[in-house]
Amino acid sequence: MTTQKHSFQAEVSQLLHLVTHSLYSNPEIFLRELISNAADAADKLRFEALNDNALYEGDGDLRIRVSFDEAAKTITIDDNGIGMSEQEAIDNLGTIAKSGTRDFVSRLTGDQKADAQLIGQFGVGFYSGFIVAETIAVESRRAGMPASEGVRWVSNGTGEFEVSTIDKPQRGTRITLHLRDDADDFLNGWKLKSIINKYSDHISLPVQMEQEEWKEAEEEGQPGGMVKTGEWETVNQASALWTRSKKDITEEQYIEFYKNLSHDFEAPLAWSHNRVEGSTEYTQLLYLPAKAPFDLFNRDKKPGLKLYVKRVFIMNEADALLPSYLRFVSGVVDSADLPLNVSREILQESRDVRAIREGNTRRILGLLEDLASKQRTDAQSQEGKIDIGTGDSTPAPEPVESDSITDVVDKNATPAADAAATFADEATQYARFYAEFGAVLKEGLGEDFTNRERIAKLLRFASTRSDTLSVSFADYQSRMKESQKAIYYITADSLSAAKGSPQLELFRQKGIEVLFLTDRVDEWAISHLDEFNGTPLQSIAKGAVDLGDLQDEEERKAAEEAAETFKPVLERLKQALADKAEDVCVTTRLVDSPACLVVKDGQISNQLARLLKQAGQPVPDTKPVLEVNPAHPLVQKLQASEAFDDLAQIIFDQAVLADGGLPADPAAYVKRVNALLA
Ligand SMILES: Nc1ncnc2c1ncn2[C@@H]1O[C@H](COP(=O)(O)OP(=O)(O)OP(=O)(O)O)[C@@H](O)[C@H]1O
Repeated sequence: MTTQKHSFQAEVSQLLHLVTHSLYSNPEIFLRELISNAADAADKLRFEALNDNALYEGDGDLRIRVSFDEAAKTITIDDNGIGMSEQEAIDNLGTIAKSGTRDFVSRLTGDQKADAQLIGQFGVGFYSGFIVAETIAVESRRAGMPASEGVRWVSNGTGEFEVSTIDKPQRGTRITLHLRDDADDFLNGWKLKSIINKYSDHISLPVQMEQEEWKEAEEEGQPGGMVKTGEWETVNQASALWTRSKKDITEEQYIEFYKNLSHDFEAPLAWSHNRVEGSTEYTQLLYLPAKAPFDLFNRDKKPGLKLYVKRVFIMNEADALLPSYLRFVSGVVDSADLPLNVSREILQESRDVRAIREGNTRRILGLLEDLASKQRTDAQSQEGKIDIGTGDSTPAPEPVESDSITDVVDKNATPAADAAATFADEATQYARFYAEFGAVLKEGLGEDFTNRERIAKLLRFASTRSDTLSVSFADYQSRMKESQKAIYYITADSLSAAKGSPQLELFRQKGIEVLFLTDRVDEWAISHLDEFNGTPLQSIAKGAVDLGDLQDEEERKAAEEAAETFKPVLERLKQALADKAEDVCVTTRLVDSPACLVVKDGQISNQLARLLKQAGQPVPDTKPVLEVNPAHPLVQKLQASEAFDDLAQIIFDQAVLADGGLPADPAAYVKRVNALLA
């Protein structure tokens, strides 16, 4: 028998180091991860066997067997699923295939605590075996391959693994963990059984252990002990969790199922479990995670939805079942109508899939509305009130078509701690969700025309009234001045940049609230929303500000007069700045600053132009409008100044700086300012 040595991919070594050094806090999860892999392997076999029944090799009773050997100090997990060929074992167990995961691992800091937290975001799968094992041996044979083409893979988790060819008559994978000395306590039937019950109860496959019974000692005076009978018994419920009735499922079981599904170490924030009947029949069990995965902003990231058809696993990451802006959702959809041989291509076109996708979307939006309605607003927490919604507590619309939803359970995963803690938790759940996933949800404004209003109601912003992401459009509307005609907002790179925008001055003076849109996606997203509940949305850095009746007649007149007397200066400014500014005009929005930049209605903001430029995207070649404040001393100085042109350039460049940009020629700007200061 020849044995080949292979090195782990560098990132795997890094991950393994972390697993063996940092993941001690909850060592028993290794069993969940390995059983979950075995169940996936069974799912894959069932799927492939749909087209080739011979793959069952006469043994269609799929099961997972967990055994232990006290003398040899081993635990074995044996499945008769799809198995692995030699090359698959080398690839799957020696490298990290997903490039997103690879990037993630290469970002690990070496700080064990921080890394262990991070690692919870994607789970370590197979490698979690090394939490308890000093050596792992994997023996596998792929379904359909001859017995002589089995593979044995062995590693002690440091740098290298060995691979050899073996005879393996039985299809599937057998993983033997040679336990470290400090993991001896897992060599106990009762303990293993209770871990399986805790973590793997709902796996649709039977998980079996060898029966044990009490035997008195043969010699008198000696203690008796548990002995194995040679019979296998199923120790889990072995029925897919989502097919059970909600009343038979505990909160812990829902949470454990989620952890199995997503490999997340944290409990989900909330979930929704429904059987949908009507023209399209399916069961949906959808979870909202508590933490964003590391690759959330990768637009190619697929939602963690598994598709089953009549309980047969069909595919992971079924992206046709959810719109991209809900890609953070994970869970299971089990359809009663789709054909078993459904492919990704067919999925894109199926009417049933469209109905499921719409049903999933409605359900998630409903769940979010529910969380949002429990969210304490700033005002409420100050007043000590808790139970009022934030204006978005309109009940979720009933599902359209002839679908009726029965057996519904929507659940917020609140720890079963004391009532006060649970209550506080509920009141902050939506804020927690929004901090993690708000930026993704916003993409829905541009993607999902049908649900645009529901999504808009779920958005939260900071504003001139609140530094936290807590102001909904409805909150804003409820505080609008009587004659105010628009919802005002400003886009900026950050909260501090937004707060410092000169364009806010007039609004501050008049006590008009302005929303701060500081996510990269905001400007694009908001461009798909012209109005909210009949009130138009207006950027205060675009077009003319027309505060309508909020500006009194006198102010308007004074501005017009100032513009008139200021005309000659404006003309000179226009000339001096001809290559930089589209136009120069007298402002209606500044109070304390000399000047600011605005763009014309319909043009992209300077901030978005900068973002696009940074991303190497083409940017429309437009120039901003410079608005000047004739009441400002610096601007008044212009008229008589001998250095008119320099001063004009400085005023323009300062407006660029206040807008979050950089002067086109920073050195020239510094020179001019220094000349003035000298
Ligand atoms: N019992 C098994 N039978 C067949 N293949 C397996 C088994 N266990 C692991 N594998 C293969 O090894 C791969 C790596 O497993 P691992 O648990 O590390 O990651 P994963 O399951 O792909 O990802 P994640 O755990 O993040 O979902 C699996 O994708 C699968 O192809």
